[in-house]
Amino acid sequence: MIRVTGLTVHAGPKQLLAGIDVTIPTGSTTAIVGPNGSGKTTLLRALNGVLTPTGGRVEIDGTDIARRSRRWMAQRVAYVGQRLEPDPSLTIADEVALGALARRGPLAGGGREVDEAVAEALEVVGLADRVTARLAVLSGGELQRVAIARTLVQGAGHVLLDEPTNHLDPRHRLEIFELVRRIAPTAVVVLHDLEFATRSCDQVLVLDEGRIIAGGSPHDVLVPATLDPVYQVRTHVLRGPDDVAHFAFTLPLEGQS
Ligand SMILES: Nc1ncnc2c1ncn2[C@@H]1O[C@H](COP(=O)(O)OP(=O)(O)OP(=O)(O)O)[C@@H](O)[C@H]1O
Repeated sequence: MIRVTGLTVHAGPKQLLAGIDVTIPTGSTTAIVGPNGSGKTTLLRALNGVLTPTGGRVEIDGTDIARRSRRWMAQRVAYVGQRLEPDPSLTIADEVALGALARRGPLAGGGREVDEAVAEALEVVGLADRVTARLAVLSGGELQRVAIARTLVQGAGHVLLDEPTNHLDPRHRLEIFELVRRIAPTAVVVLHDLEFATRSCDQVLVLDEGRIIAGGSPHDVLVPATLDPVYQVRTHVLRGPDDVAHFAFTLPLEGQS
């Protein structure tokens, strides 16, 4: 479980997050949505302990992360950022094995156990036949799947993903969410794609100007009354053949806000 209390983050005089309170229950998938610049990545990075808050705290399974080492964090939390910039000279297998390094430390060594975990993770993400390919030649979607495989090998109970479907085609987008639900007991996912938030998440948090202005089930939160003022659009919710909500947006007519 992740518990965030009064979390406030500044960059110099600028306030990026303003007193965030939220609980992310074990076993749930939580989407963070909101306009560009609203603080989604900042919140995710604070959950990962790479930002030092100016107020409040983040607890993982009841422990304040401010008191814990990077290794302690890596054993519990895996992070896949928005910009994937892996070393292009590494192979897929090298990169995925870094998940074990994060968890166990450089002195623990590799060995058969790590090789097996890497092979298994690449099987899960559909890259088993590309083990020796260099990262330099991979497409954006393939890199995304490599990053997910690395989190599998890291074996952390909490996975934080920043826009994981960015580079993916429709089939892989659908699959990645199945995968996230399968691999991570607890996941927090920054998304612009509201349909995916509805399809795959238990809880949605709407962030605006560093504050959570709505939180709850996708059905309750992803409605025009919440979304229109936040995104400054008119939201149209359509039901698809699978009964999943699909969203269409139009600019407000003149005189409407
Ligand atoms: N280190 C920093 N110094 C100054 N401003 C920062 C810093 N980091 C983030 N910001 C600003 O904080 C705001 C929130 O940034 P953040 O990346 O969290 O937004 P976001 O909601 O993830 O946006 P997007 O949807 O565009 O990815 C932005 O205005 C950004 O420019």
